[in-house]
Amino acid sequence: MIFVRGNRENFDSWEAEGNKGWGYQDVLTSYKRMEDWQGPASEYRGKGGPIKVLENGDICDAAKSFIAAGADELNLPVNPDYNGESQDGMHVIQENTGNNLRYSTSRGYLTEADLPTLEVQQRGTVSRVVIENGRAVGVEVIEAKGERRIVRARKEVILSAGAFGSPQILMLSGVGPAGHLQEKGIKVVADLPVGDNLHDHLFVPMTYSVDNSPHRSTAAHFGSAIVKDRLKPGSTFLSHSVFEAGGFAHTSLSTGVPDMQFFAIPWSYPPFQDEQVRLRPDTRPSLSVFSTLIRPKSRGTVRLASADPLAAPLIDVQALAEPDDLKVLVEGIEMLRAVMANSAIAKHVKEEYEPGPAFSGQRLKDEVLRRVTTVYHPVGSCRMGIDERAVVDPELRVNGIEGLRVADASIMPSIIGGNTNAPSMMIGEKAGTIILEGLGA
Ligand SMILES: Cc1cc2nc3c(=O)[nH]c(=O)nc-3n(C[C@H](O)[C@H](O)[C@H](O)COP(=O)(O)OP(=O)(O)OC[C@H]3O[C@@H](n4cnc5c(N)ncnc54)[C@H](O)[C@@H]3O)c2cc1C
Repeated sequence: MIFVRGNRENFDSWEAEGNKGWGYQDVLTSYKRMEDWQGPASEYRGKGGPIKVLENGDICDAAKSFIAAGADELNLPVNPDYNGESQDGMHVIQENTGNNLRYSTSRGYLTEADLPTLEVQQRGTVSRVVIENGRAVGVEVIEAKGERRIVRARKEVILSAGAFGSPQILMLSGVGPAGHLQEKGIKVVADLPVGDNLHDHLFVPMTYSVDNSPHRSTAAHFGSAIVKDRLKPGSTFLSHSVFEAGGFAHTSLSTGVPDMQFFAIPWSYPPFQDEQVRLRPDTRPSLSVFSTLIRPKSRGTVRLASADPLAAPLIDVQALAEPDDLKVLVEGIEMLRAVMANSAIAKHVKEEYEPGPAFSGQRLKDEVLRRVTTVYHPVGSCRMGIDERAVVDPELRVNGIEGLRVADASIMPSIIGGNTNAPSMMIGEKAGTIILEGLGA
């Protein structure tokens, strides 16, 4: 997976809103503790932590020429470590990978850790938090065959069900917007803005036919890579993220920190991936590049469809509701077109085939509305803070309920500029510190 910590300003703005302990210098401690950085030593990077992180050392020529063209065309530095001192510039992707394996939290913190007192129970669905006299005392679990049971907590309950799951469980437990809960027939335990402030990154894929990408989306290409990787593990693209290069840049709407993230993959990306009908993979050697909105202004909601815990929640991110969000994405596309016309890459480019040069001006804006898609980075639906918009306080405790915390992407007051997996891991790492300090451990 792509490993991005976020811009230092993101965390300083969280702290400025009253979230003491979440400024850049504070979260840097957690980031350093959680990683085992395989690159050159730096005061910004950690060594010996559970999550191995490296720069992809095997990127193809198309990705290299994209980096060179972006730097030249947009007057950006080539940044050797966007998770270090500064985020700005073009770069090779870093990923949480090591020993040819993805270092998920499951691998780093569980499989490879010695945790004799931990018991992981799988396949159940948490239907609610059991709250007695204003205190969380456990959770109700629905087992795979439908039977319900209560798991009781000795000290506290910590929800980490993500930006959709955590607000859903809280609302099913009577913790949420009072009017909405009453509408669904749920007794209100605490009237909180649970499910508000949902937001996500959005991007628009653009695909170019190029002559310096080694890949073809064919069964033969994947098949031979699988065989080669079996014979010599780690020797093919299968050991890395499909994203090879990227950049952090500023559109004319930026307020001092990058508001535009670029990605590049040496494959043809499906242009309408949210459609029910799957397109056939394009087998031309391609480079797909992405204009990505990383500081969206639009805010949506997570709400319950019903009081049935097995029913999916209603998710509405209000994508592009704020007009500036569309402007940023369109400007990003125009920047990428200029990059792909730069002499560092132009000689390799045959044509822009998605969305295609016919889309410009108003036609491009209309087309972006059809093509824009999630980056799968939902956050913010159990907002951390100290005002009436907050669901949890800066120690991640749910307001008004004893013994209950949330620790996942849902607590972000505002989304960080960059992919959200590393920040979500950091939130878990930091939650551990906060809880242990509270126990005097
Ligand atoms: C396809 C895809 C690709 C991505 N690629 C990247 C990437 O390359 N880099 C990056 O930085 N980020 C990436 N992300 C985003 C990243 O995965 C998320 O930001 C991160 O996982 C959020 O962590 P979380 O702990 O908040 O939630 P999650 O990782 O979603 O964890 C929540 C867990 O809770 C479980 N759960 C929910 N409800 C219940 C319930 N009622 N009972 C029991 N369990 C429940 C869920 O099954 C899930 O296992 C990607 C996301 C997707 C979907």
